[in-house]
Amino acid sequence: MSGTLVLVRHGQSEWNLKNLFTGWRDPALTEKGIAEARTGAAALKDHGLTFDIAFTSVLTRAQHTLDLILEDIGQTGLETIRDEALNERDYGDLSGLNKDDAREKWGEEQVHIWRRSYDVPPPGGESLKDTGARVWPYYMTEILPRVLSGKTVLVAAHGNSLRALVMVLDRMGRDEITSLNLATGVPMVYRLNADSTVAEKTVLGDMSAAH
Ligand SMILES: O=C(O)[C@@H](CO)OP(=O)(O)O
Repeated sequence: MSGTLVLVRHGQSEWNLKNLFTGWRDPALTEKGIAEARTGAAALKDHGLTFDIAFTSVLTRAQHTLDLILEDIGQTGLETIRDEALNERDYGDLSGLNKDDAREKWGEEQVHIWRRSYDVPPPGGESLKDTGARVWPYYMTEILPRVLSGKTVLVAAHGNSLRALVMVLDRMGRDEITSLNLATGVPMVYRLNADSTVAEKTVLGDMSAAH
């Protein structure tokens, strides 16, 4: 057995609440989002998890989620690496548009394809595959080596940058990944084998409410 990797999606943001495509835009967490981060922290505490290093994106909602978690588990000041490789997928021209307005304009199916397909990018933005093209190398070079050295590593990031990682860790195919939605503030704990495969996955909360 090797180390432990914990992935957590940021809590609800102002734009999640307003139902807007967000991508690389930088809204703050809502009160609910703050509460979700704290619930995630409590679950980590219950499981006795403490961390050696944390990673997050350059976006406020993920950094704030990480700060809240570290505060609640008593690890404020933990070494943290911020990198835009972990940012949300770039939603391109859809950024800032209302998701229901987009469904009315382009149809339910097209919007679902842009949001959840593997390789169809939204206009001017990144597909999940494009997002993976920056997340996977970053994981391989910066995150995985630390886990394999026996460390416990926390990653606070975004719905789609984490879907790209979960796709690889859970060995999901391009069809399966279209139905994967990650809930906000719910930690996923991966214990990795020395060969980097997953020995055990535990979800600390309810993923079923995710959409
Ligand atoms: O708007 C976004 O950036 C993301 C995450 O909130 O939305 P979606 O669920 O459509 O991938």
